Amino acid sequence: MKWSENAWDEIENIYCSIIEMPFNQELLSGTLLLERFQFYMQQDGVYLVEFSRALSLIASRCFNHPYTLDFIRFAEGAIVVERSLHEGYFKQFNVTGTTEASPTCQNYTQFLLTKASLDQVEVAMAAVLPCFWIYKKAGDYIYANQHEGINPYQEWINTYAGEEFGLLVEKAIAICDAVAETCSALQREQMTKAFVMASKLEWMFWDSAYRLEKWPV
Ligand SMILES: Cc1ncc(CO)c(N)n1
Ligand SMILES: Cc1ncsc1CCO
Repeated sequence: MKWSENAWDEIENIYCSIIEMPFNQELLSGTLLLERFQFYMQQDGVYLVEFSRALSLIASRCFNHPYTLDFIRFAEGAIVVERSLHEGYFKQFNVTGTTEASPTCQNYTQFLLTKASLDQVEVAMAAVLPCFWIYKKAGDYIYANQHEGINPYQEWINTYAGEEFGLLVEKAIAICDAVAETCSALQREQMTKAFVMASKLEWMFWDSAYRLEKWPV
Protein backbone atom coordinates (compact mmCIF):
# COMPACT_ATOMS: atom_id res chain seq x y z
CA MET A 1 0.00 0.00 0.00
CA LYS A 2 1.29 3.45 -0.89
CA TRP A 3 1.97 5.83 1.99
CA SER A 4 -0.64 8.24 0.62
CA GLU A 5 -3.38 5.57 0.53
CA ASN A 6 -2.78 4.74 4.15
CA ALA A 7 -2.56 8.42 5.10
CA TRP A 8 -5.85 9.19 3.36
CA ASP A 9 -7.56 6.32 5.22
CA GLU A 10 -6.45 8.01 8.44
CA ILE A 11 -8.20 11.26 7.55
CA GLU A 12 -11.19 9.99 5.57
CA ASN A 13 -13.49 10.79 8.52
CA ILE A 14 -12.07 14.33 8.83
CA TYR A 15 -12.56 14.86 5.09
CA CYS A 16 -16.18 13.62 5.24
CA SER A 17 -16.83 15.95 8.14
CA ILE A 18 -15.29 18.89 6.19
CA ILE A 19 -17.68 18.28 3.28
CA GLU A 20 -20.65 18.35 5.64
CA MET A 21 -19.62 21.59 7.35
CA PRO A 22 -22.15 24.44 7.03
CA PHE A 23 -19.45 26.62 5.47
CA ASN A 24 -18.97 24.21 2.58
CA GLN A 25 -22.62 23.23 2.17
CA GLU A 26 -23.61 26.91 1.99
CA LEU A 27 -20.69 27.70 -0.33
CA LEU A 28 -21.98 24.92 -2.58
CA SER A 29 -25.54 26.24 -2.62
CA GLY A 30 -24.40 29.86 -2.88
CA THR A 31 -26.23 30.84 0.33
CA LEU A 32 -23.11 31.43 2.45
CA LEU A 33 -23.32 34.85 4.10
CA LEU A 34 -20.99 37.28 2.41
CA GLU A 35 -19.56 38.31 5.78
CA ARG A 36 -18.37 34.75 6.36
CA PHE A 37 -16.85 34.47 2.91
CA GLN A 38 -15.06 37.80 3.34
CA PHE A 39 -13.66 36.67 6.66
CA TYR A 40 -12.49 33.45 5.04
CA MET A 41 -10.88 35.32 2.12
CA GLN A 42 -9.00 37.69 4.38
CA GLN A 43 -7.69 34.86 6.52
CA ASP A 44 -6.86 32.84 3.44
CA GLY A 45 -4.79 35.74 2.16
CA VAL A 46 -2.74 35.56 5.37
CA TYR A 47 -2.63 31.78 5.14
CA LEU A 48 -1.41 31.69 1.52
CA VAL A 49 1.52 34.02 2.22
CA GLU A 50 2.73 31.85 5.10
CA PHE A 51 1.98 28.66 3.19
CA SER A 52 4.15 29.89 0.37
CA ARG A 53 6.97 30.59 2.83
CA ALA A 54 6.67 27.03 4.15
CA LEU A 55 6.80 25.66 0.59
CA SER A 56 9.88 27.77 -0.17
CA LEU A 57 11.58 26.45 2.95
CA ILE A 58 10.85 22.90 1.87
CA ALA A 59 12.20 23.69 -1.62
CA SER A 60 15.48 24.83 -0.10
CA ARG A 61 15.75 21.66 1.96
CA CYS A 62 15.12 19.11 -0.84
CA PHE A 63 17.92 16.76 -1.72
CA ASN A 64 17.15 16.56 -5.39
CA HIS A 65 16.78 19.23 -8.03
CA PRO A 66 13.45 18.11 -9.50
CA TYR A 67 11.79 18.26 -6.05
CA THR A 68 13.33 21.65 -5.36
CA LEU A 69 11.87 22.91 -8.62
CA ASP A 70 8.46 21.40 -7.86
CA PHE A 71 8.29 23.09 -4.46
CA ILE A 72 9.49 26.40 -5.88
CA ARG A 73 6.60 26.14 -8.36
CA PHE A 74 4.14 25.27 -5.59
CA ALA A 75 5.33 28.32 -3.63
CA GLU A 76 4.93 30.47 -6.71
CA GLY A 77 1.42 29.06 -7.28
CA ALA A 78 0.38 29.97 -3.74
CA ILE A 79 1.51 33.58 -4.26
CA VAL A 80 -0.26 33.74 -7.62
CA VAL A 81 -3.51 32.54 -5.99
CA GLU A 82 -3.06 35.08 -3.18
CA ARG A 83 -2.48 37.88 -5.71
CA SER A 84 -5.53 36.90 -7.73
CA LEU A 85 -7.60 36.97 -4.53
CA HIS A 86 -6.52 40.55 -4.03
CA GLU A 87 -7.14 41.52 -7.63
CA GLY A 88 -10.44 39.64 -7.86
CA TYR A 89 -12.49 38.97 -4.74
CA PHE A 90 -10.97 41.65 -2.54
CA LYS A 91 -11.91 44.29 -5.11
CA GLN A 92 -15.27 42.73 -5.98
CA PHE A 93 -16.36 42.41 -2.34
CA ASN A 94 -14.66 45.52 -1.00
CA VAL A 95 -12.28 43.74 1.33
CA THR A 96 -9.68 46.24 2.43
CA GLY A 97 -6.86 46.73 4.89
CA THR A 98 -4.35 44.35 6.34
CA THR A 99 -5.57 41.51 8.45
CA GLU A 100 -4.28 40.02 11.64
CA ALA A 101 -4.25 36.23 11.63
CA SER A 102 -7.15 34.68 13.56
CA PRO A 103 -6.20 32.24 16.36
CA THR A 104 -6.83 29.25 14.10
CA CYS A 105 -5.01 30.77 11.10
CA GLN A 106 -2.08 31.56 13.40
CA ASN A 107 -2.08 28.02 14.75
CA TYR A 108 -2.21 26.46 11.29
CA THR A 109 0.42 28.63 9.61
CA GLN A 110 2.84 28.36 12.54
CA PHE A 111 2.41 24.59 12.53
CA LEU A 112 3.34 24.49 8.83
CA LEU A 113 6.31 26.82 9.27
CA THR A 114 7.62 24.86 12.26
CA LYS A 115 7.36 21.57 10.36
CA ALA A 116 9.01 23.12 7.29
CA SER A 117 11.90 24.54 9.34
CA LEU A 118 12.62 21.97 12.00
CA ASP A 119 11.33 18.55 10.99
CA GLN A 120 12.81 16.12 8.57
CA VAL A 121 11.97 17.38 5.07
CA GLU A 122 9.85 14.30 4.27
CA VAL A 123 7.70 15.06 7.33
CA ALA A 124 7.40 18.69 6.22
CA MET A 125 6.20 17.51 2.79
CA ALA A 126 3.53 15.37 4.46
CA ALA A 127 2.47 18.34 6.62
CA VAL A 128 1.69 20.52 3.59
CA LEU A 129 -0.03 17.76 1.60
CA PRO A 130 -3.55 18.20 3.08
CA CYS A 131 -3.51 21.81 1.82
CA PHE A 132 -3.34 20.37 -1.68
CA TRP A 133 -5.27 17.17 -1.40
CA ILE A 134 -8.23 18.17 0.79
CA TYR A 135 -8.82 21.31 -1.30
CA LYS A 136 -8.78 19.27 -4.49
CA LYS A 137 -11.26 16.75 -3.10
CA ALA A 138 -13.48 19.42 -1.56
CA GLY A 139 -13.30 21.56 -4.72
CA ASP A 140 -14.30 18.59 -6.90
CA TYR A 141 -17.11 17.66 -4.52
CA ILE A 142 -18.54 21.18 -4.46
CA TYR A 143 -18.20 21.53 -8.23
CA ALA A 144 -19.99 18.22 -8.88
CA ASN A 145 -22.83 18.94 -6.44
CA GLN A 146 -23.54 22.55 -7.29
CA HIS A 147 -27.07 23.77 -7.68
CA GLU A 148 -28.40 25.23 -10.91
CA GLY A 149 -28.02 28.96 -11.40
CA ILE A 150 -25.59 31.65 -10.42
CA ASN A 151 -23.28 31.14 -7.46
CA PRO A 152 -21.39 34.23 -6.23
CA TYR A 153 -18.53 31.98 -5.16
CA GLN A 154 -18.12 30.23 -8.53
CA GLU A 155 -14.65 31.54 -9.23
CA TRP A 156 -13.33 30.22 -5.93
CA ILE A 157 -14.88 26.82 -6.65
CA ASN A 158 -13.34 26.72 -10.12
CA THR A 159 -9.84 27.44 -8.76
CA TYR A 160 -9.71 24.23 -6.79
CA ALA A 161 -11.86 22.01 -9.01
CA GLY A 162 -9.79 22.92 -12.10
CA GLU A 163 -7.51 20.56 -13.98
CA GLU A 164 -4.46 22.76 -13.50
CA PHE A 165 -4.69 22.51 -9.72
CA GLY A 166 -5.37 18.77 -10.07
CA LEU A 167 -2.02 18.20 -11.76
CA LEU A 168 -0.14 19.97 -8.95
CA VAL A 169 -1.97 17.88 -6.38
CA GLU A 170 -1.07 14.64 -8.15
CA LYS A 171 2.55 15.74 -8.20
CA ALA A 172 2.57 16.59 -4.47
CA ILE A 173 1.07 13.18 -3.64
CA ALA A 174 3.56 11.37 -5.88
CA ILE A 175 6.51 13.15 -4.23
CA CYS A 176 5.30 12.16 -0.76
CA ASP A 177 4.93 8.54 -1.87
CA ALA A 178 8.39 8.49 -3.42
CA VAL A 179 10.12 9.97 -0.37
CA ALA A 180 8.13 7.73 2.01
CA GLU A 181 9.75 4.76 0.28
CA THR A 182 13.15 5.98 1.46
CA CYS A 183 11.98 6.44 5.08
CA SER A 184 12.00 4.07 8.02
CA ALA A 185 8.69 2.86 9.48
CA LEU A 186 9.08 5.34 12.33
CA GLN A 187 9.70 8.22 9.92
CA ARG A 188 6.69 7.23 7.83
CA GLU A 189 4.64 7.28 11.01
CA GLN A 190 5.83 10.84 11.67
CA MET A 191 4.80 11.77 8.13
CA THR A 192 1.32 10.39 8.76
CA LYS A 193 1.07 12.17 12.10
CA ALA A 194 1.91 15.52 10.47
CA PHE A 195 -0.59 14.79 7.67
CA VAL A 196 -3.37 14.07 10.19
CA MET A 197 -2.61 17.19 12.26
CA ALA A 198 -2.71 19.44 9.18
CA SER A 199 -6.04 17.86 8.20
CA LYS A 200 -7.49 18.73 11.60
CA LEU A 201 -6.26 22.28 11.17
CA GLU A 202 -7.94 22.43 7.75
CA TRP A 203 -11.24 21.49 9.42
CA MET A 204 -10.67 24.14 12.07
CA PHE A 205 -9.86 26.80 9.46
CA TRP A 206 -13.32 26.45 7.85
CA ASP A 207 -14.99 26.25 11.21
CA SER A 208 -13.24 29.41 12.41
CA ALA A 209 -14.36 31.31 9.29
CA TYR A 210 -17.96 30.25 9.83
CA ARG A 211 -17.76 31.45 13.46
CA LEU A 212 -15.94 34.68 12.44
CA GLU A 213 -13.40 33.72 15.09
CA LYS A 214 -11.92 36.51 17.21
CA TRP A 215 -9.06 36.69 19.66
CA PRO A 216 -10.55 36.45 23.17
CA VAL A 217 -8.28 39.26 24.38
C1 LIG B 1 -6.64 27.10 4.64
C2 LIG B 1 -6.30 26.70 3.26
N1 LIG B 1 -5.85 25.46 3.05
C3 LIG B 1 -5.51 25.07 1.81
C4 LIG B 1 -5.66 25.94 0.75
C5 LIG B 1 -5.33 25.49 -0.62
O1 LIG B 1 -4.04 25.53 -0.72
C6 LIG B 1 -6.12 27.22 1.01
N2 LIG B 1 -6.25 28.12 0.02
N3 LIG B 1 -6.45 27.57 2.27
C1 LIG C 1 -2.09 24.09 -2.54
C2 LIG C 1 -2.21 25.40 -3.17
N1 LIG C 1 -3.19 26.25 -2.89
C3 LIG C 1 -3.15 27.37 -3.54
S1 LIG C 1 -1.83 27.37 -4.59
C4 LIG C 1 -1.34 25.85 -4.09
C5 LIG C 1 -0.18 25.12 -4.49
C6 LIG C 1 0.13 25.16 -5.87
O1 LIG C 1 0.90 26.23 -6.17
